[in-house]
Amino acid sequence: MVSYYFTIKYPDVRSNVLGLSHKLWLLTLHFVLLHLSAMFDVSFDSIRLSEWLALSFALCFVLIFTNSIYNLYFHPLSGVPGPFWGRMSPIPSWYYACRGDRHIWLWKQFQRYGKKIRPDPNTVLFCDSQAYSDIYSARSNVRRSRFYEAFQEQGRVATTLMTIDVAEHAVKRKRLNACFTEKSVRAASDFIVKHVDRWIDIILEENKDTTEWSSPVDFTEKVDALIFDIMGDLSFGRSFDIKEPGENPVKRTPHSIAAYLRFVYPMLRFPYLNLLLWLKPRGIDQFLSLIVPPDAQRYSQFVDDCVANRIALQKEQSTKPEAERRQDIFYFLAEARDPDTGLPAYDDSELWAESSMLIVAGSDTTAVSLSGIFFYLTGDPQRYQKLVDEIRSTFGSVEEIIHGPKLSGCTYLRACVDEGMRLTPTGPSELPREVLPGGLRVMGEYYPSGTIVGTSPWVSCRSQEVFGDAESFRPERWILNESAGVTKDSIARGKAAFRPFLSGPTNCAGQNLAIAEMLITIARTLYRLDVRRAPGSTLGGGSPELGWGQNDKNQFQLVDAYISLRQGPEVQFRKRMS
Ligand code: HEM
Repeated sequence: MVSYYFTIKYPDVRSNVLGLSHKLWLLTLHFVLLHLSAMFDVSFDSIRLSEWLALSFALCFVLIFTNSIYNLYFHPLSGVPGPFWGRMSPIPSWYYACRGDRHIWLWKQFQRYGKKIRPDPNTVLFCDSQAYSDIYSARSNVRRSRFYEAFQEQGRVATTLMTIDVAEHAVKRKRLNACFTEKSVRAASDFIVKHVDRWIDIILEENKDTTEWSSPVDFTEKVDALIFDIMGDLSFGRSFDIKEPGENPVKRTPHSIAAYLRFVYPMLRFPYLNLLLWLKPRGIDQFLSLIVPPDAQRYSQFVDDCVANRIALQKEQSTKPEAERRQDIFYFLAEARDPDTGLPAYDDSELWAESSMLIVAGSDTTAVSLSGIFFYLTGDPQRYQKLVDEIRSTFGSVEEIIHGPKLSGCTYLRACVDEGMRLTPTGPSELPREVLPGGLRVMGEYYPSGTIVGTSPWVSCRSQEVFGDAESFRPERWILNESAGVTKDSIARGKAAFRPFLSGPTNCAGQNLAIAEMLITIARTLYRLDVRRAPGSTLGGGSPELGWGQNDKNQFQLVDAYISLRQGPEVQFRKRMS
């Protein structure tokens, strides 16, 4: 009964069969079984262990069977098309989440069933721009699903990203927005420039400053090191120094976070998530902390130390004039004031939580996007050259490449960023939203409270209907050119299907910073270095062994772990030749 109780997540969705609520229905079943045992005069005391086991097995079978029949034929979402096993049970969707290719599985289902699918009994996903705004806009009657609560560490404050209550999230978000103003992005861009320059210096030093091509390197490893160092410096006031030559104890941080995401993702999509969340304060968190990969534990200790030091520094420099203080994101968090009371917006535990969350929210996402952009650029020498020409002709020296109108005015650069991000979503599966009491209309159809809804960026961004040659890397599709068929309408249609930072109240708080970071990194790198794909390398691309949807070597492949994980491309650098 306990497990049954926790599978009853959403009474409205699992509403009724023949007028009885689902709960009542199963209670009735239970009662009937008891009644039958009485009819046949079976005394429970006289049943042996093996018979108990057989009875339990039979009961489980009856429960699973009736539940499956219910999901297929009597569930309020039973009219929504989707894969047979997925409509019947949440296990297939979970299985693909464990494998890391759930986005590919979803894509396949959309090819088969059209614009909406039911990949598991309580979920409906869409591939349609109208559905997107019905679900994610400010007026949508939804909240983040409990998926986000599973991230929450016991005893820690809930961060903005993990807060599911709509009103509570709005309060937190208002405070967080104060840390991502134009002023703070400008201040952060100084840190970004410093790290990017050092990163390029190291690449040149490793290549002995020659104009020969370097040995091939995995761009993902390189760019992870850069972005984590930037985010460590911005969030905790201390660079991880991953990009620096030599060993250091936190060098494996990006791997630790990737390992942690792979470890935790199957739990976020666990079919009996409510049971898992119920168990969290009842010992499961302690148990999980024992089996968390050791790298992830070391990282957590490092974060604790950094935040403690950064809080101390913040207090120490509070008497200094503003211009002399260290103006990183942490500074803006610590200085933020509650708009209503005027008091500090965050206490120490909230500062800890928000700044650690920013590492995950800001590092992997930006690094994945850069890996994708460089994968497609190095796979297309003509477009690569067009971008290099734009950068080298716009700026007279590398020092000119800073956050500002000249950099954001590089239209081809911006188009390459957008196009690379379209083909490389930072989270390929849906960001799940739960319909609240009162229901939600999506594409004109009503969905009851408790339904999980969403759109998958991997699927929407590969829509043939919207993009035509959806799998081609063609930055030109984002630059108005009526004679080439790129109209205001076609751009608007593309933008409506491609929302890398999400839209609505839970959209990315750091998107301006992320764009600044990517533009500076790409422009400074291509100003000072030539980059090419290592001859013959296909690292990061698809291959026939990966199967349906993943066999094209020209498509950058992602592992779905909430945030995308990836490898490649394998590239070579040299000092710029022209
Ligand atoms: C290319 C880079 C990035 C992309 C594509 C991206 C995308 C996203 C997306 C899709 C979400 C919604 C997540 C969800 O609801 O599950 C999100 C949330 C968020 N992102 Fe980003 N992000 C990027 C970089 C950054 C950076 C650099 C920062 C800050 C340093 C940041 C901070 C946040 C925060 C704080 C949230 C939570 C917002 C909220 O809950 O209201 N992101 N991001």
